[in-house]
Amino acid sequence: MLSFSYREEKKIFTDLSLELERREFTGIIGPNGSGKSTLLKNLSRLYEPDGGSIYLDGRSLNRLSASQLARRLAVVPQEMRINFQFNVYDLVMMGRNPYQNRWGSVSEEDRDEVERAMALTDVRKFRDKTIDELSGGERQRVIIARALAQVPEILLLDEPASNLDINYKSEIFDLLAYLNRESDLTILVVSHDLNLAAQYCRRLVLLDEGEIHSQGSPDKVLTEDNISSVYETGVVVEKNHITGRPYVTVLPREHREYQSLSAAGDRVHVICGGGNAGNLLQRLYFAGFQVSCGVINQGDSDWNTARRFGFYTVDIPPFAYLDEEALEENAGWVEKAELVLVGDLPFGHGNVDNLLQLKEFPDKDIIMLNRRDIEERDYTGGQAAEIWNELTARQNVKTARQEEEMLSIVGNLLTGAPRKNESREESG
Ligand SMILES: Nc1ncnc2c1ncn2[C@@H]1O[C@H](COP(=O)(O)OP(=O)(O)OP(=O)(O)O)[C@@H](O)[C@H]1O
Repeated sequence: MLSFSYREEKKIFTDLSLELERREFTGIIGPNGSGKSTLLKNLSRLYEPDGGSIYLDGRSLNRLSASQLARRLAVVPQEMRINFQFNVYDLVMMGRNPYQNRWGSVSEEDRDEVERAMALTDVRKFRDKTIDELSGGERQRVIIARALAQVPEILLLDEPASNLDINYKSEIFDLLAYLNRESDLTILVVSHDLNLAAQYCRRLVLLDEGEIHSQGSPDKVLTEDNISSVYETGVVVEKNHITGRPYVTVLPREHREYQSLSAAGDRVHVICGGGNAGNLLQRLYFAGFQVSCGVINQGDSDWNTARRFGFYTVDIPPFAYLDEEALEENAGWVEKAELVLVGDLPFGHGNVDNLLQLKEFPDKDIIMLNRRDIEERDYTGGQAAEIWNELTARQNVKTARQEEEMLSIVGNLLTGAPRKNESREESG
């Protein structure tokens, strides 16, 4: 049960308890100021806890000498003060201090381990350069090399990839995964990059204001509820199709500007499918519209997005063709909506009736997205294009080349001229 506070200030942790298994690859995540670095500094004995103890293989950390600890545990800190006169080789060699006698005589083994650490982190080409001649990312790799030269059992890293470009980011994490697997290195890494952590760590610990909010496999920890409540922002979590791990997308706040369009929660019906409408649905969600979607196949990615936002979907089984029952239900939603938005989805014989049905609503305002011309996405042998062109010839049907334009037309229609219902009420 670890407790820690900075001087007289409020406690950062109170009774925090964390157990790490040997050979685990654990990520510590959490918002700024949640205590990730402070925890790492306690674990590496840089700071003394106010209460509680840290044990390594059942032995209190305090009972190890500095060099005993350094042979077992190495740290890659977030920021490091480095004497800029040292060259890369000398700096990595410092990782061998715990193995050297007080005169610092260098053994064959020291040299081998330094070469190995430099090779693993791809810094051999900088060996004679001084550290101030390197970029931030190159310097970071040298610091990791120094930690590896310690040949530790446990490696603690605080944001090791923050300065690295995407290539070296994944290379460093690949290296950590390799060392974890092949050299039985136990790894604890603080990361702000939730997706990187999800991809590489087998276990995550989510900190919130100095407490463990949740811990376990990335699937268990990276849920929309957990992240939204701790980071106080809207996110969508999907499965990364390549890695099978959770993938977090932060929903941009800028979309909330559309809230002004629709204070009353106007009803909008969206004809979509095929995965092109995700961004549009998200924007409508943030704008506060009451959205229905149809007719759409279950399992379609637009269907998934719509359901995630809690929109009503008129749906049919995967790959099924539209049927009378679904069309009838859809007609009810079109009827109720102030506006119908048609995405730029491909039309085939299975879904063209969505378009055909709109002809039954000559008074309905419709906005049709046309990023790709209808002819390019008409798989009905011309029927869809014919209906599309018939619809767009109507005065109350507008087309938009981009979603921005579509939303601006929505704004004009809903906030501009008096609504049909209102004028009807006035005239009645
Ligand atoms: N040296 C210090 N003296 C006093 N308070 C500190 C010190 N270092 C950190 N704190 C405070 O302790 C809390 C936890 O900080 P810590 O750096 O551990 O958070 P973190 O989760 O690593 O944050 P970040 O994601 O921003 O790196 C914060 O409120 C911070 O302001």
